[in-house]
Amino acid sequence: MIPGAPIVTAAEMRAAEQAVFARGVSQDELMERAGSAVARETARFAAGRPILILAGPGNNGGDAYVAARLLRNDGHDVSLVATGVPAPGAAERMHALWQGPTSSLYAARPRPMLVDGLFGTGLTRPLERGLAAVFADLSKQAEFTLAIDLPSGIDTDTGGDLGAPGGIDVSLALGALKPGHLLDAGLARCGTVLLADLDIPVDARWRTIARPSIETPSAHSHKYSRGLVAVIEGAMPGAARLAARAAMAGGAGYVVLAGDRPWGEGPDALVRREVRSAEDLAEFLAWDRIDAVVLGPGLGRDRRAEAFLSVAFAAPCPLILDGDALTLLGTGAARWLGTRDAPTWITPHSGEFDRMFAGAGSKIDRTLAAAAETRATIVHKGADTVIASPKGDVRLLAGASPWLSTAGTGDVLAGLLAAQVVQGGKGIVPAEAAAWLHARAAQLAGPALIADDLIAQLPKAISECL
Ligand SMILES: NC(=O)C1=CN([C@@H]2O[C@H](COP(=O)(O)OP(=O)(O)OC[C@H]3O[C@@H](n4cnc5c(N)ncnc54)[C@H](OP(=O)(O)O)[C@@H]3O)[C@@H](O)[C@H]2O)[C@@H](O)CC1
Ligand SMILES: [K+]
Repeated sequence: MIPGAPIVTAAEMRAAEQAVFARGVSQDELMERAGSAVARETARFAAGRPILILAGPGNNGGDAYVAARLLRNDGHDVSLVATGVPAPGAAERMHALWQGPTSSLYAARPRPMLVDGLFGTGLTRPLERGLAAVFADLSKQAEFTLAIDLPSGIDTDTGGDLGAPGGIDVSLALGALKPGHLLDAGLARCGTVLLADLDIPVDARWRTIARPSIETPSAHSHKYSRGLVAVIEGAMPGAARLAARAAMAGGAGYVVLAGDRPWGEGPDALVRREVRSAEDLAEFLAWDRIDAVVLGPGLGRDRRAEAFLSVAFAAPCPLILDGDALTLLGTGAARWLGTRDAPTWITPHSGEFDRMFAGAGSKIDRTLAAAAETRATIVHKGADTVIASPKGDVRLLAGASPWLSTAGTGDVLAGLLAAQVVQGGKGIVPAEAAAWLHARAAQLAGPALIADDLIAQLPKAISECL
């Protein structure tokens, strides 16, 4: 995934394009830029093999005509399939400049290199069935498929499946990434996403996550200045211990595990505090040294868990809620969370999120709406992790290790997030840092990882951010 890259919707991309036109750049000039980028990447991947280019009726097709012309002028063996009547304007003019062999879709013969310029950000509905079948067949028979901007049949704004085939090797995002490159079906269908810089300024509050910058403790730092995390234990103490150990390895100065479970093996640096009841918890959380509380990993869903949740809610310090705490909140999440004065982060996976929030639209839209409603920063986990703040900022993490789909990795994320929060992070910043470190630790741990392995890799991941 390209780090820190802007992500814009189809409408935002069109607006950015209009702003470039207003500065005096012609539509043809912009299309030449796009087509040149496509030609360059196609030549690189074709490596001398014959090329088949599919050109649709809109500007995605316009880019395809430009690329076809440039590649042919450079001596490549190019044939082109034209579908639909080119739209008036640049697409029509680029179509007129194409002098090479052209066939209809249904007469097209497969070639080793396929370029998909059927539809891009202007796709408004599912691909017609016959077209989808031919496209899928040509792609299957090609040795390499490159999609211009997005694969035809991926919804630009949601990543939804509108009939795109599998097996696309590379998508060349034009000007900026779109949500469709990272979300839902788009995540799997786009292949490797490359970004072509077309010199179109975009003002994006949505970005892919980037490596955080972490400060080395100063000579004057001490355990309290580096932040105290309290992790509350519940019915499954292993989960809270994972969160606590992740908070320690994530850089918190002092971590307390509060609960009443028998103490297992170390680590000895983890401080225990006996908390048997909600009253005990209230007394403990009144300690003004506490900089953040983690509640939810392995909490359970019984009366005691509910009482603990109420107490933690009333605590005046930052709160990180995960797992069972989110299930307990359920549809009351917005009502409850909105009443807290101190900052809150919640880290639901999609099952937990769906139990808490209704709403329509893309995963980004839904997460943003939930963040606004709850006034909490939300890390909506999954193969496509969407982080959204109540202020409207979004960070996206796609393509993290699939080996993360194992018990306990979410508990590690919650503890790691708490460690970033107590080191002074606000809003989306600690969430982005935690998500990056978590994904990087998974990469370092390699295949068949277990949650404990992530913790072991955190110091190494952190060392890359200093
Ligand atoms: N923005 C930028 O900065 C730049 C953008 N550039 C390029 O422009 C692309 C966007 O171009 P675009 O807006 O013309 O839309 P595009 O994707 O070609 O499709 C629209 C056409 O398809 C049609 N249509 C839609 N769905 C359909 C369906 N299911 N089945 C059949 N038809 C369907 C629709 O017709 P209608 O909906 O009216 O029937 C219309 O005719 C963008 O992805 C990038 O490649 C670069 O050139 C320069 C920089
Ligand atoms: K395309």
